[in-house]
Amino acid sequence: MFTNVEHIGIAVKDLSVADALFSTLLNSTPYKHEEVATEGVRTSFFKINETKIELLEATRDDSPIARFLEKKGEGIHHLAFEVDDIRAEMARLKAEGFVLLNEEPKPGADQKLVCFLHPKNTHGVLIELCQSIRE
Ligand SMILES: C[C@@H](C(=O)O)C(=O)SCCNC(=O)CCNC(=O)[C@H](O)C(C)(C)COP(=O)(O)OP(=O)(O)OC[C@H]1O[C@@H](n2cnc3c(N)ncnc32)[C@H](O)[C@@H]1OP(=O)(O)O
Ligand SMILES: [Co+2]
Repeated sequence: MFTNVEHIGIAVKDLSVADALFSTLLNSTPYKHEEVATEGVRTSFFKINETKIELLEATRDDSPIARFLEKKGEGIHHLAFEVDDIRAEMARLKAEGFVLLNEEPKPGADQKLVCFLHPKNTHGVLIELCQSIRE
Protein backbone atom coordinates (compact mmCIF):
# COMPACT_ATOMS: atom_id res chain seq x y z
CA MET A 1 0.00 0.00 0.00
CA PHE A 2 1.19 3.55 -0.80
CA THR A 3 0.86 5.60 2.38
CA ASN A 4 2.45 9.00 1.79
CA VAL A 5 4.60 11.20 -0.41
CA GLU A 6 7.84 10.56 1.49
CA HIS A 7 10.03 13.20 -0.16
CA ILE A 8 10.75 15.25 -3.26
CA GLY A 9 14.34 14.92 -4.49
CA ILE A 10 16.07 17.95 -6.01
CA ALA A 11 19.42 17.65 -7.79
CA VAL A 12 21.81 20.51 -7.01
CA LYS A 13 25.36 21.33 -8.05
CA ASP A 14 26.53 22.58 -4.67
CA LEU A 15 24.82 21.38 -1.50
CA SER A 16 26.03 24.21 0.73
CA VAL A 17 24.76 26.85 -1.72
CA ALA A 18 21.40 25.06 -2.05
CA ASP A 19 21.18 24.57 1.74
CA ALA A 20 21.51 28.31 2.24
CA LEU A 21 18.85 29.08 -0.39
CA PHE A 22 16.33 26.52 0.91
CA SER A 23 16.98 27.60 4.51
CA THR A 24 15.98 31.13 3.56
CA LEU A 25 13.08 29.99 1.37
CA LEU A 26 11.57 27.67 3.98
CA ASN A 27 12.71 29.73 6.98
CA SER A 28 14.05 26.48 8.41
CA THR A 29 17.30 24.51 8.62
CA PRO A 30 18.10 21.01 7.37
CA TYR A 31 17.32 18.37 10.01
CA LYS A 32 20.05 16.12 8.67
CA HIS A 33 22.87 15.64 6.20
CA GLU A 34 23.68 12.14 5.06
CA GLU A 35 26.01 10.66 2.49
CA VAL A 36 24.81 7.53 0.69
CA ALA A 37 28.03 6.23 -0.87
CA THR A 38 26.26 3.46 -2.79
CA GLU A 39 24.21 6.10 -4.69
CA GLY A 40 27.12 8.54 -5.04
CA VAL A 41 25.19 11.30 -3.26
CA ARG A 42 25.42 13.68 -0.35
CA THR A 43 21.97 14.69 0.86
CA SER A 44 20.35 17.32 2.96
CA PHE A 45 16.80 16.99 4.35
CA PHE A 46 14.27 19.70 5.17
CA LYS A 47 10.93 18.94 6.77
CA ILE A 48 7.67 20.89 6.49
CA ASN A 49 5.16 19.09 8.70
CA GLU A 50 5.20 15.59 7.18
CA THR A 51 6.66 16.65 3.83
CA LYS A 52 10.38 16.24 3.22
CA ILE A 53 12.60 17.87 0.63
CA GLU A 54 15.81 15.98 -0.19
CA LEU A 55 18.60 18.02 -1.79
CA LEU A 56 21.11 15.82 -3.62
CA GLU A 57 24.68 16.65 -4.61
CA ALA A 58 26.82 14.17 -6.59
CA THR A 59 29.93 12.73 -4.97
CA ARG A 60 31.13 10.95 -8.13
CA ASP A 61 31.20 11.88 -11.82
CA ASP A 62 29.48 8.61 -12.81
CA SER A 63 26.63 8.85 -10.26
CA PRO A 64 22.95 9.25 -11.25
CA ILE A 65 22.92 12.84 -9.95
CA ALA A 66 26.08 13.80 -11.85
CA ARG A 67 24.60 12.38 -15.08
CA PHE A 68 21.28 14.15 -14.46
CA LEU A 69 23.01 17.51 -13.86
CA GLU A 70 25.00 17.03 -17.05
CA LYS A 71 21.91 16.22 -19.16
CA LYS A 72 19.17 18.31 -17.60
CA GLY A 73 20.78 20.70 -15.12
CA GLU A 74 19.52 21.37 -11.60
CA GLY A 75 15.91 20.65 -10.71
CA ILE A 76 13.40 18.10 -9.47
CA HIS A 77 15.02 14.68 -9.82
CA HIS A 78 12.55 12.25 -8.26
CA LEU A 79 9.32 11.78 -6.35
CA ALA A 80 9.45 9.32 -3.45
CA PHE A 81 6.44 7.50 -2.02
CA GLU A 82 6.31 5.71 1.30
CA VAL A 83 5.00 2.15 1.10
CA ASP A 84 4.24 -0.23 3.90
CA ASP A 85 5.65 -3.34 2.19
CA ILE A 86 8.27 -2.52 -0.44
CA ARG A 87 8.71 -6.10 -1.69
CA ALA A 88 4.97 -6.49 -2.21
CA GLU A 89 4.78 -3.16 -4.12
CA MET A 90 7.84 -4.05 -6.22
CA ALA A 91 6.26 -7.39 -7.19
CA ARG A 92 2.90 -5.76 -7.94
CA LEU A 93 4.42 -2.97 -10.07
CA LYS A 94 6.72 -5.36 -11.92
CA ALA A 95 3.71 -7.53 -12.79
CA GLU A 96 1.97 -4.36 -14.06
CA GLY A 97 4.88 -3.76 -16.46
CA PHE A 98 6.86 -1.06 -14.63
CA VAL A 99 10.64 -1.36 -14.94
CA LEU A 100 12.37 -1.70 -11.59
CA LEU A 101 15.85 -0.18 -11.54
CA ASN A 102 16.83 -2.47 -8.67
CA GLU A 103 15.44 -5.96 -8.24
CA GLU A 104 16.17 -6.04 -4.50
CA PRO A 105 15.33 -3.23 -2.07
CA LYS A 106 18.52 -1.26 -1.32
CA PRO A 107 19.54 1.07 1.51
CA GLY A 108 18.63 4.74 0.97
CA ALA A 109 19.00 7.79 3.18
CA ASP A 110 17.17 8.38 6.45
CA GLN A 111 16.67 4.73 7.50
CA LYS A 112 14.88 3.53 4.39
CA LEU A 113 14.92 0.64 1.97
CA VAL A 114 14.33 1.98 -1.50
CA CYS A 115 13.54 0.96 -5.06
CA PHE A 116 13.49 3.16 -8.18
CA LEU A 117 11.18 2.83 -11.21
CA HIS A 118 12.51 3.78 -14.66
CA PRO A 119 11.23 7.24 -15.71
CA LYS A 120 10.67 6.04 -19.29
CA ASN A 121 7.60 4.10 -18.07
CA THR A 122 6.27 6.77 -15.69
CA HIS A 123 5.72 9.78 -17.96
CA GLY A 124 9.27 10.99 -17.37
CA VAL A 125 9.11 11.04 -13.56
CA LEU A 126 11.69 8.99 -11.67
CA ILE A 127 9.73 7.31 -8.85
CA GLU A 128 11.31 6.07 -5.62
CA LEU A 129 9.55 3.66 -3.27
CA CYS A 130 10.65 3.87 0.38
CA GLN A 131 9.98 1.66 3.33
CA SER A 132 11.21 2.58 6.82
CA ILE A 133 13.73 0.14 8.23
CA ARG A 134 12.22 -1.17 11.44
CA GLU A 135 14.51 -2.00 14.33
C1 LIG B 1 19.59 8.51 -1.25
C2 LIG B 1 18.31 8.09 -1.92
C3 LIG B 1 17.13 8.29 -0.98
O1 LIG B 1 16.26 9.16 -1.14
O2 LIG B 1 17.11 7.51 -0.02
C4 LIG B 1 18.12 8.78 -3.26
O3 LIG B 1 17.15 9.44 -3.57
S1 LIG B 1 19.40 8.49 -4.35
C5 LIG B 1 19.00 9.31 -5.87
C6 LIG B 1 20.03 8.96 -6.88
N1 LIG B 1 19.87 7.58 -7.33
C7 LIG B 1 19.12 7.21 -8.40
O4 LIG B 1 18.55 8.05 -9.12
C8 LIG B 1 19.03 5.73 -8.71
C9 LIG B 1 18.10 5.40 -9.83
N2 LIG B 1 18.48 6.08 -11.06
C10 LIG B 1 19.04 5.46 -12.12
O5 LIG B 1 19.26 4.24 -12.12
C11 LIG B 1 19.41 6.32 -13.29
O6 LIG B 1 19.59 7.66 -12.87
C12 LIG B 1 18.39 6.26 -14.43
C13 LIG B 1 17.02 6.80 -14.00
C14 LIG B 1 18.25 4.85 -15.00
C15 LIG B 1 18.91 7.18 -15.55
O7 LIG B 1 20.24 6.84 -15.83
P1 LIG B 1 20.99 7.37 -17.10
O8 LIG B 1 20.74 8.82 -17.24
O9 LIG B 1 22.39 6.89 -17.08
O10 LIG B 1 20.28 6.53 -18.17
P2 LIG B 1 19.93 6.88 -19.60
O11 LIG B 1 20.97 7.73 -20.22
O12 LIG B 1 19.63 5.58 -20.21
O13 LIG B 1 18.63 7.77 -19.42
C16 LIG B 1 17.44 7.29 -19.76
C17 LIG B 1 16.52 8.50 -19.92
O14 LIG B 1 16.04 8.86 -18.64
C18 LIG B 1 16.20 10.25 -18.45
N3 LIG B 1 16.42 10.52 -17.03
C19 LIG B 1 17.51 10.29 -16.32
N4 LIG B 1 17.33 10.63 -15.04
C20 LIG B 1 16.05 11.08 -14.95
C21 LIG B 1 15.26 11.59 -13.89
N5 LIG B 1 15.73 11.68 -12.67
N6 LIG B 1 13.99 11.95 -14.17
C22 LIG B 1 13.50 11.86 -15.42
N7 LIG B 1 14.20 11.38 -16.46
C23 LIG B 1 15.46 11.01 -16.22
C24 LIG B 1 17.41 10.59 -19.30
O15 LIG B 1 17.42 11.98 -19.59
C25 LIG B 1 17.15 9.75 -20.52
O16 LIG B 1 16.19 10.34 -21.33
P3 LIG B 1 16.37 10.42 -22.89
O17 LIG B 1 16.45 8.99 -23.33
O18 LIG B 1 15.12 11.12 -23.35
O19 LIG B 1 17.63 11.18 -23.10
CO1 LIG C 1 15.31 10.10 -2.65
